[in-house]
Amino acid sequence: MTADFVVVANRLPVNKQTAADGTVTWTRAPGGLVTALAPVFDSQPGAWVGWTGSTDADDRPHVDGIDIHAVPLSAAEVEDYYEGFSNSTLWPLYHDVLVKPEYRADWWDVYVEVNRRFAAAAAAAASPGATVWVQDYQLQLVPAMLRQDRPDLKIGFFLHIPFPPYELFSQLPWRREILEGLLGADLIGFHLPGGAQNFLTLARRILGADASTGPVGVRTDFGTVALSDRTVRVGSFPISIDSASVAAQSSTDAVAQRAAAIREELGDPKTLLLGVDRLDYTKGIDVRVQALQRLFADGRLDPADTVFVQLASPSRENVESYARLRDLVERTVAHINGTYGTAAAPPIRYLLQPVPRDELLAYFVAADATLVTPLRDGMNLVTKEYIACRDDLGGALVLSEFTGAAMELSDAYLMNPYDPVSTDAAIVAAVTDDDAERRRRMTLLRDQVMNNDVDQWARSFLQTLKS
Ligand SMILES: O=P(O)(O)OC[C@H]1O[C@H](O[C@H]2O[C@H](CO)[C@@H](O)[C@H](O)[C@H]2O)[C@H](O)[C@@H](O)[C@@H]1O
Ligand SMILES: Cc1cn([C@@H]2O[C@H](COP(=O)(O)OP(=O)(O)O)[C@@H](O)[C@H]2O)c(=O)[nH]c1=O
Repeated sequence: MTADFVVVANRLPVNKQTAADGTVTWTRAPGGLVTALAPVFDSQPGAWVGWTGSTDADDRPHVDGIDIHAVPLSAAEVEDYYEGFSNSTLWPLYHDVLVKPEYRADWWDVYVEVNRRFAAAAAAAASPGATVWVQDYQLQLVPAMLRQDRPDLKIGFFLHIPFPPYELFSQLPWRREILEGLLGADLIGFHLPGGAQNFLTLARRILGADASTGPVGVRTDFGTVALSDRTVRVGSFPISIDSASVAAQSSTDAVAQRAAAIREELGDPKTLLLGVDRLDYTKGIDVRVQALQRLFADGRLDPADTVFVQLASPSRENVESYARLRDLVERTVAHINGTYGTAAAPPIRYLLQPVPRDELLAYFVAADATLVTPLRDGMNLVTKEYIACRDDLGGALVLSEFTGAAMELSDAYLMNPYDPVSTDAAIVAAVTDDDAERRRRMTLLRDQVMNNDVDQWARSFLQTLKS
């Protein structure tokens, strides 16, 4: 069976978990890409081409309402394409070189090979004239490969992570190939105008392409790259969440009761701080725990009546830079608890496990402030989920200027994660400002999140692609 609408993403919206007794369960896949794309299928039927997250070729996951096309990956391909080129070359390069990217030709060869397999699977899943929406940095060669095979398709590409400037991107030995791969699309989308602008500059400087030079707007004023036979449009489409549904799910009695129970289990602290992230070095988990250490040390926060809960979902555990971060975070947490806690009441509670949706919403409702302190982040949907959960106008958001979300959420307590003074001041203000100020900010943040949801993101991208 083929479909008129096909999403192609590295991940399917499921994750395989095998218990010690061999029982297999499929849970929701980690990360914001799946959070954002799953609701897109509520308004239109279609197919999703992607990897199951396991190396078992026989896996056939089922998801209600979506025609799933699983792309198998061997263990060696996961190592070279996913952990290697995608997450040890592109991920650090696109996130400001926070760790040194590794450039290895053997990884690149497998990246090309796996992109070819995704392109073939997408071509097989798409009806004549279908719209195919390719997602993210793992699949940047798919648009050109797919166009070669299926020139009848409308092809869109969206990048979920930052797109770097010339000075960083040009390190990549395969920079021409990546840009040419992306230019196979009819429309290339980024979260922020800055990413779109970087792409246009790179197309001009590296490929010598005829790329527009005017400013790109949010969902408007698209840039263009004129090729010999067609024109590619380039735009900014900030992603969001299913705001109304998150708000509704978080305002049930069950969530309210669980939120109250969480506070009680934590010893009813005066201030409950929260962090929710994949355990990734881009997220600045180390930045916030080091800030708490300083604030406990200088007495600006009292460890006796403050609890910080960090929910950390394990991520890319075979990549060394992730293991190093885990080590650093765990050592710092242990040091702070050892120094400022008591046996009965450590000020930091750290969970290294994925947290189910309902439990997560209860934490958002319970928290007095959520700390979102990335060194660089494409968008950060946790931010928007926290805001959507606070229809009581309680809570406060500490937000790094280096997230995509900061562009739209300037009423948060903004901070520069590279500046300890700014970081500490934002946390202190978020917990000590009076209720009126905190409510004023939360009202403005909610206006933004409730009026700009994921449906608007998908609709604006797909309408632009079709127009
Ligand atoms: O698939 P994984 O390797 O487990 O990683 C999870 C996802 O992480 C990244 O998410 C990004 O997309 C979010 C939604 O646009 C955005 O808010 C966030 O800032 C990004 O980091 C990655 O881009 C996805 O491909 C992964 O599935
Ligand atoms: C830790 C954790 C997270 N989630 C959900 O995952 C996504 C995360 O999206 P975001 O854009 O903030 O960042 P990345 O895509 O990971 O880079 C968000 O929807 C969280 O609610 C979760 O369900 N369970 C968890 O433990």
